[in-house]
Amino acid sequence: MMSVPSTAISVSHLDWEIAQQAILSDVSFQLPRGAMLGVIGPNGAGKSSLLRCLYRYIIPTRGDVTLLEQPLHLYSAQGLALKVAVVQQDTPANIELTAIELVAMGLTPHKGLLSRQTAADNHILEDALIKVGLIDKAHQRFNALSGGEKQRVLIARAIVQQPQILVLDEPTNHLDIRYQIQILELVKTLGITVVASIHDLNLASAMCDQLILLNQGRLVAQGTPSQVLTVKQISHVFGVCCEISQHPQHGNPLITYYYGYHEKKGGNGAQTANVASLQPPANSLEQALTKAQDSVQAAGYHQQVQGDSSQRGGRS
Ligand SMILES: Nc1ncnc2c1ncn2[C@@H]1O[C@H](COP(=O)(O)OP(=O)(O)OP(=O)(O)O)[C@@H](O)[C@H]1O
Repeated sequence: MMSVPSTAISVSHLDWEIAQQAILSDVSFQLPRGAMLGVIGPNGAGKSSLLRCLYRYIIPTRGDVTLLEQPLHLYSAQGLALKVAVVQQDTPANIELTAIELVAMGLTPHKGLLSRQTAADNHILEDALIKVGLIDKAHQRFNALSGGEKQRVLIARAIVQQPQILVLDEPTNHLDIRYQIQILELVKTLGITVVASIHDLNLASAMCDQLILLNQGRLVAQGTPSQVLTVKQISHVFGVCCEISQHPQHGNPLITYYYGYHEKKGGNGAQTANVASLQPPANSLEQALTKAQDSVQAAGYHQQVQGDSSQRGGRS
């Protein structure tokens, strides 16, 4: 009997240089199968570059990437497409397909070139469009969809591909808050390994099992949201002033940002937030938290997630 690999992704001492500039430096991490990893960091930190190394869009200068315990360079193009689905940051332009035709492209790695689309295939396509809330736009031209709708179609295509690893480069970019939550919850329910670059740190905190924090191409922290999202790290890497409390529902870090503070140069030249110059009013956070807890309880918070019979708010 074949054993199922327990490590989905292993990245070891990865460097990527281009035009004599180091974009990624000595990045190493491992991700167990089935976990959801959030890649966070400021603009230009190297998040997309790292993700591109995982699906072989970029060949790193040094270091190794192993997926499902096989070195990445040993995969054939089709072999990789059977294991890894990708939703890139920018939606493709000038696509003359309808939404459902684009989603059908996700079936390609599983079918021969000449094989026909079956009734079972159609069911898979429609199911994926229902899951992303777009069944009513199935026959609309992809180009005529809104940015968020395009993003959801591309996520449906990735779902149809039935990958073991899903790589999402800023999947929530164009989505309103409802779909930000819903799409990440949806990919979580797939039970596969997910790597997503996410700018919203509170969303990353709520949704991800593990986080890696990149800064200037280097991995500066990795671990659970509680281990990575600390005031010190956020202040140091993003140069903002914040306070961390516990989210009233899921218990992971909840970041409250402060405004109007002044940045000052630290001793090592790094920008640090001048926390002392902006103290929140005493008890204000405690009051806000109590209020949030009360309203969560009052609302019952059991809105149905579309395309999934489970209830939101399950981590009580
Ligand atoms: N092909 C390339 N040629 C030259 N420089 C590049 C190339 N790709 C990326 N870079 C540079 O590498 C750095 C990291 O870019 P990357 O897109 O990985 O960052 P990011 O963390 O995803 O940023 P953002 O949050 O803004 O999307 C940037 O300074 C970018 O200009």
